[in-house]
Parts: sequence; structure tokens; C-alpha cells
Amino acid sequence: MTHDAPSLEVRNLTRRFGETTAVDDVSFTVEPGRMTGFVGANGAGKTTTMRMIMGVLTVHGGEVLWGGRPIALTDRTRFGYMPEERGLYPKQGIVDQLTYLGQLRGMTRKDAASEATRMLERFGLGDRLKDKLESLSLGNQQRVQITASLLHRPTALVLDEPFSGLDPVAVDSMVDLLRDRLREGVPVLFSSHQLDLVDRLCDSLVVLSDGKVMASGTSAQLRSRGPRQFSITTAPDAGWLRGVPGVRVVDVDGPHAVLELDDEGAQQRVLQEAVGRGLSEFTPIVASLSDIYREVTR
Ligand SMILES: Nc1ncnc2c1ncn2[C@@H]1O[C@H](COP(=O)(O)OP(=O)(O)OP(=O)(O)O)[C@@H](O)[C@H]1O
Repeated sequence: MTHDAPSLEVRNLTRRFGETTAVDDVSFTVEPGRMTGFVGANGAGKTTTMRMIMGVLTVHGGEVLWGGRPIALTDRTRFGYMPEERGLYPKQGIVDQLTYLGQLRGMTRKDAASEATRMLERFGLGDRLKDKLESLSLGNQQRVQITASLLHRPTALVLDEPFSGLDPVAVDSMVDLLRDRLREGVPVLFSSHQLDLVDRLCDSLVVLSDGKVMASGTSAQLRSRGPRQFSITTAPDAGWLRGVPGVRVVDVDGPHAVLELDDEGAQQRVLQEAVGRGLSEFTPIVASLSDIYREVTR
């Protein structure tokens, strides 16, 4: 990974539509080489934020920074953007239009055509190069859209729901392509409703709700925020844990229990008591990003 690669930052970004504040003082950073998931319910403001990052929507407050400086049009033209409304031509052959798009982004015709062909082959579309976009299945059209955003070796990627409509094999091929870019230090911001995927793919997460950032940071930072849960086994019955100060028993089933502990002191009290009673297991439970998402948007 290139550590001195630029980061993408949004600072106090705000956008209103009439009376609605769709994006409300939103700040976060997409670090170089980091895959950052952008999650939130329908209408949370993800698309609006991405449009402002890409300059297709004007901002009502705040700014977008690239490498610490206000972003310029020339920076944006080197980004890869996959908009929600997609935007390729249904009636044009796929390799032709990808070549054209590559040329618009400064590639030679030859380089654009060969890179488009290579990427489409990697997506299993090597035998469809001359086909019209509209003749492909929706999932395959999606693969072509993704290729369009990656073709010109973008310096940053802003992808609105890139995985929707893709089967698991296509998701994996796309992730492989993204990882190539991540290794080069490209910051990647992608929105998704598929929390399991976000959990599997992301190094960092930004959680948006009603236009506001509810949480952001690396997976490790977010995991350490929430209540710390532990699994414990203490024979013959873990029911005694209910009486320990600073302990919330989330679940108990015979000798097994799941606990939330207020602090280090509570942990010590539990361990001291449990050792006398016969402790056979005490393990921290690592929260998934989906758990964290549910927790912060509750
Ligand atoms: N062009 C527009 N005109 C009026 N309101 C808009 C416009 N674009 C977005 N909004 C409103 O802004 C809010 C945020 O919408 P946005 O599309 O950014 O959310 P989202 O998180 O991307 O949702 P989804 O996951 O459904 O795509 C919503 O209340 C939406 O109705």
C-alpha cells in the first residue's frame, strides 16, 4: 500500500432539499488503501453525500478535501464514480462504450480497449464484448458499470451500491478488482444495504442516519465503542451472575451466560466469584459490524 497516497475527506457537508436537510453537517475521512463502507437506511443521505463528493450536486455547507486540500475538478475527473442512476448507453456495444469512456478519462483508444477487454474477461464477459448493454442480464450490466468506474486506474473510488444485483461470484471478482486498487493506496467509499458484505469487506465504516453520522472509524475502533459482551460457562448454573454489581445478564442457559460488563471492576468481580464456583470458559464476544450498525441506529 502507498502510505503517502491522498485521503478523501468530507468536512461538515450539508445539503437541503426544500425543508428537508438530507445531509446534516457530515464529516468523515476515507483513508488511502482503505475500503470504507457507507451504510444507513433508505433516505439516510448516502447518495446525496456521494453526489456532493463528486460535484454533481452543489453543497449548502462544508467542503470536500482531497489530500488535505479543497477538491478540484481535475481531481474529480481522475476518480472512479459509480452513480446510483448508473448511466451507460443501453443500445451501444459494451467494449465500444467503455473504450470511449476511457478516452474521456485521458486513456489512449488502444489502452482503453485492451483494459476494458481484460476487465470484462475477468468478469466472465469475454464472449460478450460486442454485445449491446441492454442484451445483458441486470447482474452483467452491473459488472459493465463497475468496469466503467475502474477502467482508468482511478485515484479514488466512490461507488453507490456497487454490489446490488451481483451474485456471490461476481461480488468476489469485483472485490478482487477493488483490492488491486486498494493495494495501490486508492481510498474506496462504497454504500451498501448488505450488512453481511460490509462486514466481510470493510476496513472502516461510516454509519449515517437521518443525514447525520452516527458512528465512523475503523472496525476495531467501532467494536471497542459498544458495550463489551462476554460468554461465560460456570457449572452448574450461571444464574448467580444476575446478582453481581455492574453486570447485565443478556442471556442465561444452564451453565452458559452472555454478559455485558460495565467496567474492568465488574469483570474482576465476575472472575473472582466464578473461579470459586468452577469457571470453565470466559471469552470476549467480538461484535460484527452488523451488530454495531444495529446498535448505533437503534
Ligand atoms: N433531488 C432531490 N430532491 C428532493 N429530495 C431529495 C433529492 N435527492 C434526495 N432527496 C431526499 O434526501 C434524503 C436523502 O436521500 P438519499 O438518496 O441521499 O438517501 P440514501 O441514503 O442514498 O437512500 P437509499 O439507500 O434509499 O438510496 C431523502 O429524504 C430524499 O428523499
